[in-house]
Amino acid sequence: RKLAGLPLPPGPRSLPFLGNVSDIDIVRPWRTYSEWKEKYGPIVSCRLMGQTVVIINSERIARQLLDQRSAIYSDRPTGPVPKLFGIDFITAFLPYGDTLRLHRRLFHQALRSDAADSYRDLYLDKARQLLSNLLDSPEAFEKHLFLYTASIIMSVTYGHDKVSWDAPPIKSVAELVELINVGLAPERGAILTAFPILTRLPAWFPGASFQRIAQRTRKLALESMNEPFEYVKRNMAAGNAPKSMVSDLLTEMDEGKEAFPEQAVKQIALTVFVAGFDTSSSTLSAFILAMVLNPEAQQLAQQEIDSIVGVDRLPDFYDRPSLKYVEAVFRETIRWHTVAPLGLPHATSSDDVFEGYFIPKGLSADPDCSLILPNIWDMSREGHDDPDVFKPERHFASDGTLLPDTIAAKPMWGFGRRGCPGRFIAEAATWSAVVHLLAAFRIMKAKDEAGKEIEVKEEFTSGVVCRPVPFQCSFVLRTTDREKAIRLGD
Ligand code: HEM
Repeated sequence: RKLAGLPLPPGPRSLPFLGNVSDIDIVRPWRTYSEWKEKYGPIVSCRLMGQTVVIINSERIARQLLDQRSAIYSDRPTGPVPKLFGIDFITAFLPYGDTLRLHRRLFHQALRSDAADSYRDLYLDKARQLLSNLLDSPEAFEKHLFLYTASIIMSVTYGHDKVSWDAPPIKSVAELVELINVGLAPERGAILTAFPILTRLPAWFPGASFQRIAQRTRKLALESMNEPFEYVKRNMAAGNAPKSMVSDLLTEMDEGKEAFPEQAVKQIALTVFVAGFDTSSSTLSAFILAMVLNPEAQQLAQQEIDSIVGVDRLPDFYDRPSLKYVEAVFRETIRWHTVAPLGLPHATSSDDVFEGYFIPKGLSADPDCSLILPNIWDMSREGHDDPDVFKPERHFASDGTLLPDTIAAKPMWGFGRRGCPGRFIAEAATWSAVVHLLAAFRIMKAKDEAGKEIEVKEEFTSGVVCRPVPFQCSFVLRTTDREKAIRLGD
């Protein structure tokens, strides 16, 4: 299909049917897409198993298309995987339409900037708890970071304050999130989209391991959606439900202020977990890795905290405007490690033309549909010297003032009408953990039994959401004065 003979954006030559599959680094496709930018320019097209893929390798173009033309760039390609996995009700997988608009309205109500600010005491309390857990068992730091994120999400969503790592709902949801992350990479999804017949193979069929994963995710999704929701309803019936996103929305329904199906509340509640859990904890894990690898930056941030906050209390949100170097470390962490390198794919709801190129309408039933991939990994490197180097100083102007760009406006949150609705909570919760960790501990390489430092590599996993490959490190309390403040409230 062509529009008035206009070409698709330039890109590599493709084989019949298989397309460019063999050209792509399937583990880190964003690197291949970046190389194509050098050859073909910032907007590139290729073919994957019969599907047109348009890759945007520039923030300027992503803003022009996905933000400014969001009325047509806000659909999602609906391959067979979310349905097969029993998670097609999750907001991130919904096609553009009435259900999505309802979900996003409810999210806006519960997670917008001022609503996110109303949970500041919670982020501070959980960050203090994180430090206390690290004092007790520093070697289990990954687990503590997961628990930090999970307990904030559970409190905000369900008012479920005392959560445990090894029991439902956290256990089931954590497993669900892990399986979804592996199963949903667009390059893998393309195979099932191209061969929908594969989704009907029985689980025992050789090569059909995704069917076994799907059986598991369908069970986990139902459990994870229903159990915590019923917990809130039971508490509401008993008159002792703490404030939460679910109880607030159900109360509005009961009072007749809002009319929406109860199912929608269940669905967005589970979405918060699926979308927020891995992403936020991955950011924190990357921060720890960055600190182990960059002790000078860590020390500068700690000196700043000591001079502004002092040593006998823990940091608070009112310190944030004064903690400029900490801010630069925080910004650099999310630039250096792109949590979701390709975000989530968008699709157009009608044909479009951009700078003389044809962008076909993206309906997955249509063999010529297009999938739009924003290469956020490349965007976070754009305009930076030595983009692989962790350098907080790059966020200061030459006169020493912090650059005015805010974290909420960065490409890491995606674009337009599909941009991340959890960005305000995610930013506040991760900042709170980062500043507390810096205040309390020197984060260093761990030592082996012979007292030799264990080397740490800068390596990340792959998937829709990426995180550092597990590594060891040590947390040394910087001053015993802070221990009192950390233990207070345990
Ligand atoms: C560091 C943490 C996080 C990062 C980097 C992140 C990033 C993203 C990105 C890149 C997208 C895709 C946007 C697009 O399609 O253009 C997204 C979608 C989404 N995020 Fe986040 N996110 C984070 C945390 C959270 C949290 C904590 C929540 C919930 C409280 C959340 C809820 C969502 C939802 C519901 C969507 C789907 C939106 C839609 O499809 O309309 N995220 N996020």
